[in-house]
Amino acid sequence: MKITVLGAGAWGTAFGQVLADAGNEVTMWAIEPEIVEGIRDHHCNQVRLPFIEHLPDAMTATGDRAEAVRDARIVVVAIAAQFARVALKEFKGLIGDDAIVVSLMKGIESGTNKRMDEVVRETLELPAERFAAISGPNLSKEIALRQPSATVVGCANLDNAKKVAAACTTDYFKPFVTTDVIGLEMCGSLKNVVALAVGMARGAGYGENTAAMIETRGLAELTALGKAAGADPKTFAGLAGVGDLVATCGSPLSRNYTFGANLGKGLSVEEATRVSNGVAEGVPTTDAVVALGDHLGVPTPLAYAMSRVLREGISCAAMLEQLFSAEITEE
Ligand SMILES: NC(=O)C1=CN([C@@H]2O[C@H](COP(=O)(O)OP(=O)(O)OC[C@H]3O[C@@H](n4cnc5c(N)ncnc54)[C@H](OP(=O)(O)O)[C@@H]3O)[C@@H](O)[C@H]2O)C=CC1
Ligand SMILES: O=C(CO)COP(=O)(O)O
Repeated sequence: MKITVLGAGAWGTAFGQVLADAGNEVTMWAIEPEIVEGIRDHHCNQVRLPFIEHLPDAMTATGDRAEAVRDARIVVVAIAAQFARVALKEFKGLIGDDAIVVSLMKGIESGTNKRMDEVVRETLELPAERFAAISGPNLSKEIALRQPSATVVGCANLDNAKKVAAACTTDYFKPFVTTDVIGLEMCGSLKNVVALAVGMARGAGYGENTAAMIETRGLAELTALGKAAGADPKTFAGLAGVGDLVATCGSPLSRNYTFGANLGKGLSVEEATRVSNGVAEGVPTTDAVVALGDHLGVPTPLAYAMSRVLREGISCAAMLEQLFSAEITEE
């Protein structure tokens, strides 16, 4: 089956390799000619996954939008979340009427505070049954090295979720399915904010107790917000919830964790952005989470504290103080 991946970043490229390993013909679409030529002519992506010497022969690339999505049965979107809308507008009318569009993105759009399922469906005028989200503990570099991993594919139509899952099943990559698209979107986006805070605490020199405190309170916050947005609470206890939180908050391979760690070591937001090796989605998503919390009437102390770090440069100690109110409450 022909599958197209829009965006040849670290995860887009690693996921393209998963799809090729699963037996599909994979076309990567990227803007940068250097990346297109690298994948198409030399089977490598020196910019985003330089340590993979030879991407599968079943992977090619193009910079031409119409050629990229022509005859694709599945179109995977792996673009930095804040640019998804502007990038996808150019694909409207080009994608086949029966193609399923899959989002790998983990972020909330600034300004509109919309999840990626909303942004993708709105931009492409896509019915719910033709949209799927993939979210789970999926650090791209580990998957690029074909280390065993699992994920969750969510679609309002379970048969379509299964189709997507079948298309990306390999001996090292195991997808589960769900209809809880909102839950997957909320888990994937909000855990990045938690990873920023944990990274910051680690960078500032704090230990396991502090990390566990942020992760657990962060999970409570993202579960409450997710439930208010219409997600199934069970999703937060699964791979896309606890699973991704553990992976992202515990690994220097995570850009969000690393961004936070650099803040904790004393770098400014500008400096941490400059040295980030790829997009740290939690940064623009933090304020969107605060706004969503306000809109849904759900307190978001962690996102609020991280927002003050990013906007005002408050210290790690001050950020942690903000997590709890002065009164004694039940957990
Ligand atoms: N890396 C990971 O481990 C995982 C990432 N994700 C999520 O997947 C998404 C993509 O991540 P990842 O591939 O790692 O990110 P990268 O930072 O490696 O790449 C970002 C991608 O977005 C593209 N992009 C940025 N701006 C535009 C634009 N205006 N138009 C078109 N394309 C654009 C970039 O293209 P260009 O190179 O041309 O700038 C690049 O392909 C993110 O939402 C992330 O949270 C989810 C799971 C795991
Ligand atoms: O989502 C991820 C792992 O599941 C990757 O996290 P980062 O975007 O922080 O690298």
